[in-house]
Amino acid sequence: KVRYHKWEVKYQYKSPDCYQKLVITINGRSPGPTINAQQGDTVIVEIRNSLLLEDVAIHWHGIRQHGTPWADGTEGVTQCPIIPGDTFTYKFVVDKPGTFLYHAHYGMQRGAGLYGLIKVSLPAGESEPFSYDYDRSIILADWYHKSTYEQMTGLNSIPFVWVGEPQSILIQGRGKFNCSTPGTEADLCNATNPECSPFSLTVVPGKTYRLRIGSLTGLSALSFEIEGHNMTVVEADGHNVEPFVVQNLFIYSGETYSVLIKADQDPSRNYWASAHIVSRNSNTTNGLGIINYYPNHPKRNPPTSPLVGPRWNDTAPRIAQSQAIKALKGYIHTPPQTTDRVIVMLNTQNKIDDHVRWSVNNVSFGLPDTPYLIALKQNFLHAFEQTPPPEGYDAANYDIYSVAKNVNATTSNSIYRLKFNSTVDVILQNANTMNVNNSETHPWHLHGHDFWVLGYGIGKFNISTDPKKYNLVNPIMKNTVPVHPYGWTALRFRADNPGVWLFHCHIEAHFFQGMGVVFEEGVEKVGRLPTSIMGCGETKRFFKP
Ligand SMILES: O=C1O[C@H]([C@@H](O)CO)C(O)=C1O
Repeated sequence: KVRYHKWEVKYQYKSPDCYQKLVITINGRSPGPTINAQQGDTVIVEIRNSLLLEDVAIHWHGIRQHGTPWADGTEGVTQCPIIPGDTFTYKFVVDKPGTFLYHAHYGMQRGAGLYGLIKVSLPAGESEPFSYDYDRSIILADWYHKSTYEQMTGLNSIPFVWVGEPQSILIQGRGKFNCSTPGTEADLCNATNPECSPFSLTVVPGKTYRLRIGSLTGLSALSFEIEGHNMTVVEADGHNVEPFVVQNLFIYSGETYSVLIKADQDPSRNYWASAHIVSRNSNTTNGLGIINYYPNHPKRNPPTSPLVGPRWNDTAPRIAQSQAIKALKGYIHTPPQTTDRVIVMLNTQNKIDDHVRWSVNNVSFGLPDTPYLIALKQNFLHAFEQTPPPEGYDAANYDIYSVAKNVNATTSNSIYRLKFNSTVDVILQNANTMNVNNSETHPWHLHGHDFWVLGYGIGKFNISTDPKKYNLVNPIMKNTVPVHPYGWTALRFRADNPGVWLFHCHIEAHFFQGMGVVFEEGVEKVGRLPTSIMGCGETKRFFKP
């Protein structure tokens, strides 16, 4: 079946957290419409850019784009951006059931509210390996009052202006900023605006709900919980999980989970749902929603005080949850037992000419003017640097627990070229930032593939002993994975999808500051590129009369 959508993307005044700001909407909404499809369907989305002055591109997060690498929606990698007034059509097949996302992939535009969810169901007659009565979904996000343009300008300035902690956490596009915060224009902040009344999920007592949860925060790692209810984790990034029960779910930007919740508590009242920032010392108030037990009023506040959430700097339970996520028996994709190539990626915060940047192996990434996919297919080899990026760092002489002796890095737009169909391991190695005693959490997202998560560890990865501890039996496959503070995360994937694929930190500011790499594989197998992706960089001249 073909699922056709026609979207208009534009700025509108909205008050997602009671404070009026410009929000990028799709057909008037943020989050945008959910794409509902069945495995094997073709999704067609015709997008009109009505942003007046800004380009746009939309990435289909978790969709592998087999055979359609030009539809990945990554500006600078797989396409030229869609300019104001233009219409662009994405067409791709959803080949896997599960919960996926879509969002802007141009500058830091995602943070302006341009995102939504993709729900892919099983073919008719097939059923999930878990049961539930109703299927619901929410997107978690953080929200800033500074425009993405101001944020990007600050990050690019000398002295550096950090984006800071968000003003609110949004549950399904709704948050609550305290309008009496000093400096708040009273006429722009209205605590009773219906746009910022909390998200309410109505449940029928006794029924079981599959709640699909996606995070598209710009910065924050979150702990999500529902007062008085356990959650059974059954899906992660479109893969069935060996079920495990949590009281609070840690979720990083770019991840999706399905949890089962049974409405088995006292039905005479409502309950809080809460999203709390972890991993950063933030004083942003928790995002709050209401679990409404029918037939209570959906907006009636629970009689209890909202949940506080876990301590922000307690990493042990977060690592424990990461390690608990295993593929469900009967749904295990056994990984290749050996690898052809290991790339170690040291994650550091650096300085380049007094700009604060993030890098991999001391190389900070920048996008070229001509998207790689086009440059490679047209043989514009001067369009980006040809010296390959480093395969690792000088581990023997690098102390990951201290600020680097030399914080300077270089910048490059060169890419990793992978042998088609080879097996590639990536070791994400975390380290200290430029601040003493500080290491952050980075959620890494790979386009075009799911990878096996082979293991997590604390400290410096040991190439001779740690691989012996890999889970090669039932590792989960994911498209986004955290690397914890001072820790490492080991991934394996097959370079079997012809195209050019971004792999990057899903924190908006960090990717903007260079925290990413690009992989190419089998680009010679990619068919004729649609001319609609062209028009920028070297391809401008194609369109000259
Ligand atoms: O890139 C970043 O900069 C700040 C801080 O390190 C400097 O103010 C921060 O927390 C980041 O993640």
